[in-house]
Amino acid sequence: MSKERVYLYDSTLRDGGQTQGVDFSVPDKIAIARALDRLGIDYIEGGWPGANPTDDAFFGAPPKLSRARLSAFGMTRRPGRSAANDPGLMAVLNSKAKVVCLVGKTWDFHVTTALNCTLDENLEMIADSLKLAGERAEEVMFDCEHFFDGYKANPGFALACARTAYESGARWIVLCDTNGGTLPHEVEAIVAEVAKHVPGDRLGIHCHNDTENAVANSLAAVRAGARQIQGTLNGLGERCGNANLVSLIPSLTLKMGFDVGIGEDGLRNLRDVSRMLDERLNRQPNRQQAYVGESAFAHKGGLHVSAIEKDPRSYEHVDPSLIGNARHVVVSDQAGRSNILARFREIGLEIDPKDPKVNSLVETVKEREFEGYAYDGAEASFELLARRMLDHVPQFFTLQRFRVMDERRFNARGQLVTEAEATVSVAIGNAVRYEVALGNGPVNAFDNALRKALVGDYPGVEHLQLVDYKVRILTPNDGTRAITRVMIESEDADGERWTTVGVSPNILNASVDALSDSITYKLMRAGVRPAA
Ligand SMILES: CC(=O)SCCNC(=O)CCNC(=O)[C@H](O)C(C)(C)COP(=O)(O)OP(=O)(O)OC[C@H]1O[C@@H](n2cnc3c(N)ncnc32)[C@H](O)[C@@H]1OP(=O)(O)O
Ligand SMILES: CC(=O)C(=O)O
Repeated sequence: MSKERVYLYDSTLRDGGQTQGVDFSVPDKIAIARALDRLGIDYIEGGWPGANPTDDAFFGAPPKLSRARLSAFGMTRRPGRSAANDPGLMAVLNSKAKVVCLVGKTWDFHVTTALNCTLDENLEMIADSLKLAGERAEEVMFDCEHFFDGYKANPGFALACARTAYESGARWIVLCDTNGGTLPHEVEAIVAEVAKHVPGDRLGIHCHNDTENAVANSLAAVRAGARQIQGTLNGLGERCGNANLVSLIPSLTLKMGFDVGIGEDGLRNLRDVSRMLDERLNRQPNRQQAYVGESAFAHKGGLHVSAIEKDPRSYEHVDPSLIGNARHVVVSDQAGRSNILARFREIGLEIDPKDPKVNSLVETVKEREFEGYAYDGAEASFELLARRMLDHVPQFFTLQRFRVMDERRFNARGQLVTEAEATVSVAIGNAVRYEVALGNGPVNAFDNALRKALVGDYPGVEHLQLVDYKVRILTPNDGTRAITRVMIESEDADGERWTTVGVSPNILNASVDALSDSITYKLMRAGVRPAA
């Protein structure tokens, strides 16, 4: 039996562009639209023609899409003028987009307060605008703004707006929880009522996430009969965001048995598409993002790992590979032998499970975590620790000594200047290198001096970049004597990333340990031979 279809409407480029801190360029929009098209999304809302030069440029030369339909967003005509004489509406209709989505008021309070017109005129604005849009575009839809608040306040008027849109030719009547305050049981009940007046296969849902329920509300609407879902990649959107399509898609397909048109290949692409958006926005991916996050199938508790070793279904709600993700075992003070052994397999370290060194490594990890190390976030440092205890890590260099001078002064123009100078003495094979370097702070100066000392023997260190540097005070009651933990994330020229950790009452010393681990890890992974 064929599966029932739910249509996906992506609003990343429109509502997602209303996210604070997000400012798409035209190339961003084009790249995201192409990725959504490859994923198999039915509709891509490109923006609002006439609202800003970026959206005009995008619609002026839209990307060629092979599967998705490009939609132009806009609003109904303003009160007191005809649709054909409304420049805002005409800019949307002149965009030549084949699909047009118009938003209109459906909450009586908004009509009288924001539009300052009568309820009847609002119904005429909806009818006139949609009819004109129907003459210009192949497909027209209507976003019922504030539908759920409107329905609670005046169900007759909210329904009249939805019916007017339906009778004026809208293919989809999309019920919007614009303020995001409606809960799933309310959405399900209200959509079921609306489906008595507008057929369910003409109803869509557009939810905001102000109570963290946008995904649940969208699923509730589908349960009540709606067959189009509007959402965004990674839940971007105004205020707290929109329904996250990256979470909705697997739930609709894997758990509710719907066909959303993207097939198994699309589903396996989901994680990559989610990452692509983070890359474009220069954002760290959310580790805990449902289905696609790095931690979504990461197992930390010893009991969990012991059971997933026997059967992954014991602690996984779906097979991670279905959405392009992977199982991952982390090591920490919550770990038992199973975590350590599973991690060894992941990093390709062979060891007899009965080897007493396994137990001593578990103990060492627990002791070091008690001192402040955090190996669940610093897997490169864990690998070095494990290999040092069980196997072998080449001694690429030995940091014999370093000194850092940190200066803060006012220059001749009276401007505040901070500068640091580091000297390092490093043994490499039989040679000792002594280098001096400047930096804008002590860690930067040390990093520059160490790399200067190493680069002759190990040219690869030049391409190593620090992409994140986090300091955490572990004993805050000790004031400036507190123990600090430094976590450093590094990246090489191929884009591979790894994290290392250092702990010390001296913040510079903690940074030096994390940095040294980072360089050693990179050289070891690259199979570099230690200089003689
Ligand atoms: C629920 C949503 O998220 S809808 C999408 C919201 N997105 C955006 O607003 C982003 C793009 N918007 C814009 O660039 C601008 O707001 C524009 C170009 C659309 C309009 O700009 P301006 O003409 O300067 O108007 P401004 O934004 O100040 O106010 C909106 C006007 O539209 C009216 N309006 C609001 N909704 C509707 C509607 N559905 N139909 C007709 N008029 C409407 C408001 O009453 C207000 O009219 P007023 O100026 O007479 O008070
Ligand atoms: C249309 C829209 O973005 C909303 O009502 O939330």
